[in-house]
Amino acid sequence: MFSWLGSSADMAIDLGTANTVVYVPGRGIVLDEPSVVAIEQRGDDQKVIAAGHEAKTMLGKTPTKIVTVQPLRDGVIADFNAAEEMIKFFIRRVNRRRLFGSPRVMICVPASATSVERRAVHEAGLSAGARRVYLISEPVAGAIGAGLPIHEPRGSMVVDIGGGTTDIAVMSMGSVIYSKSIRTAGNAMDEAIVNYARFKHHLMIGAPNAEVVKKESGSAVAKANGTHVTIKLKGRDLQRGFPAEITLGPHEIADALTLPIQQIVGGIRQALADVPPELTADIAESGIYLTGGGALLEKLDVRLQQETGVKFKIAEDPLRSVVRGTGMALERLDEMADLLIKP
Ligand SMILES: Nc1ncnc2c1ncn2[C@@H]1O[C@H](COP(=O)(O)OP(=O)(O)OP(=O)(O)O)[C@@H](O)[C@H]1O
Repeated sequence: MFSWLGSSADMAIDLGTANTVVYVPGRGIVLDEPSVVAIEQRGDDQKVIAAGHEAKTMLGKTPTKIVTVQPLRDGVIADFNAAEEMIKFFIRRVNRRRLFGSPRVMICVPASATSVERRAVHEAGLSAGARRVYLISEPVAGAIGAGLPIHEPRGSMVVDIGGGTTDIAVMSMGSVIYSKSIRTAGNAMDEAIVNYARFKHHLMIGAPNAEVVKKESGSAVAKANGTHVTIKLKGRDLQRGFPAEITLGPHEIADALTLPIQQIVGGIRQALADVPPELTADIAESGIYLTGGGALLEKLDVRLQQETGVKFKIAEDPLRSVVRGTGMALERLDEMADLLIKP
């Protein structure tokens, strides 16, 4: 009786630049929404009127007293108040009918988040009502979520390609041996497509349109001959000012993505050069695991393999490996203690 009045659920939060995903041990993924919040100014007060999908549909369309904010940039909190309000909103939604206690929350942060950035996440969690807030680095969570043998005496490497950051980590015997993040990931790919359309075809397209093209027709290597990609532009031809549509050749999206992919390759090469050779040998044998939404770019694994000479494997359900791993770390706190990071 009254089970719906139970105590608040502990939860794992992947607070991403693009999406926030919440996992509750025993229940799985309970929320997956865009990291957007809509705030209304009421006199001197501010009130959150929507978050997630609902707030995203309001982007750019609100009257002046309402602002829509994306509180994270490059994987870290750029607007503290908005982030806190968004976390509060999501925690409340997950715990809607649970009245007692406050939850323990595990939140993942980019591998190279500074102590100021980590503290901002920690404090946002506490002021959103959490009893304890634990932090874990994104690629470590990705490795746990992908089921890698990180407690064994062998090197495991993960590259987590999100919206704002690509996080790279090497782990062995339950500890992080190397970790780094670079601020080039999915958003930079969208911008690269925008720039390519502009400079090569004099077409102005928006980043959201570029993202759709990337997901639906993008490829990290040239498409087979004869495969053409039609980009329907909602922007305009820069020379004539008209709405326009172009057809791209089979190699063009891969060409457009060269710069961000090379930056990711640079980060991977650096990691391979910086870890002890015994671990590099293990990594070469088992392959490098890709997690994060960027891992879904068609043939990215093939291109990374061509560029680095090491084989790549895409984790199962890469968009969710980080939040699953964050949840597993929360469920097995004692075993994972050495992998957590301090605020
Ligand atoms: N099918 C796809 N092909 C290419 N890219 C994709 C695909 N699906 C999603 N993405 C990209 O994945 C990115 C979002 O991934 P994810 O949700 O892992 O990031 P995030 O956690 O929000 O960001 P960050 O970790 O940087 O904070 C976006 O840039 C999105 O465009």
